Amino acid sequence: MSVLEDIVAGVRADLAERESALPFDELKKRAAEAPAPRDVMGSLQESGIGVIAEVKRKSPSKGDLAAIHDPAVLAKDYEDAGARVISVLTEERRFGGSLADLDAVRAAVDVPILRKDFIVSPYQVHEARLHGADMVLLIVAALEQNALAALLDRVESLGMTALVEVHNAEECDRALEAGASVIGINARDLHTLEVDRDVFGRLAPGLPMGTFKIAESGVRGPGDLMAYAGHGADAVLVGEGLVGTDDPKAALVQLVTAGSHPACPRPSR
Ligand SMILES: O=C(O)c1ccccc1NCC(=O)[C@H](O)[C@H](O)COP(=O)(O)O
Repeated sequence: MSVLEDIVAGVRADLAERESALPFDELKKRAAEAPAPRDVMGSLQESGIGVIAEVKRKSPSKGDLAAIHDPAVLAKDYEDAGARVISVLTEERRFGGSLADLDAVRAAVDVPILRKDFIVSPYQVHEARLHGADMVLLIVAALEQNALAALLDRVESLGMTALVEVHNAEECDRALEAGASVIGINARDLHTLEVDRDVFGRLAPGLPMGTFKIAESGVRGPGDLMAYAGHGADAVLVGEGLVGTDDPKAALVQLVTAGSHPACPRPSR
């Protein structure tokens, strides 16, 4: 079983438990009463290269990364440092996240929030909405084509923004065919878990003009952000490069400063 299959199997098992505790129809009703989603693209397109800052406790590739006792405090630091979106990992078994983290972050900040998880069911999309998410990650490698297209439609029908994640050219084609306009190119190979920052430079030029391109994984400092920007990234998503430092807020200020510096290559949309 690959790492992705293993993660998804755990996600499905946990999902079944939540579905029996709160039936889908009731979940949908509750989610429909949640405050309206925030304007993700407005926030991401403000100026320069936006930074999506991630609340990430641990990962399959690195094990424990940070003891985040209060995700609200970290999220507030991220917001104050200039994060355009805050990514909250809600997968429990391998990443140590939870929907409670999403609630805590939602209550603490005004910037849009991404639910970062392994989404395989419409249930999780409504759940994301109920817990205050404005953006939802859809990983092409984890989904059949019909499911990908249907989930993307569902995310958008709820007023949220879909971040569609790809790792290779075939997945780029599938993302576009499903109707994605915001594509995250993830430098982390889902089989080996190795990070290859050059993947972004290989895939981004093949995406149509007007696609909003997010470089995911591998940003460890301003140099990596500038390099991704040089290859056409509109924004970067950063986890370890923040939570793995002694001072995530200061590390984020450095990235935000680099992303808005006149010497930083500008998005070409
Ligand atoms: O981080 C992992 O080890 C991982 C393993 C398997 C699937 C996904 C994984 N990470 C999720 C992410 O996409 C990253 O958290 C995100 O891109 C930030 O990456 P980084 O800045 O390198 O922590």
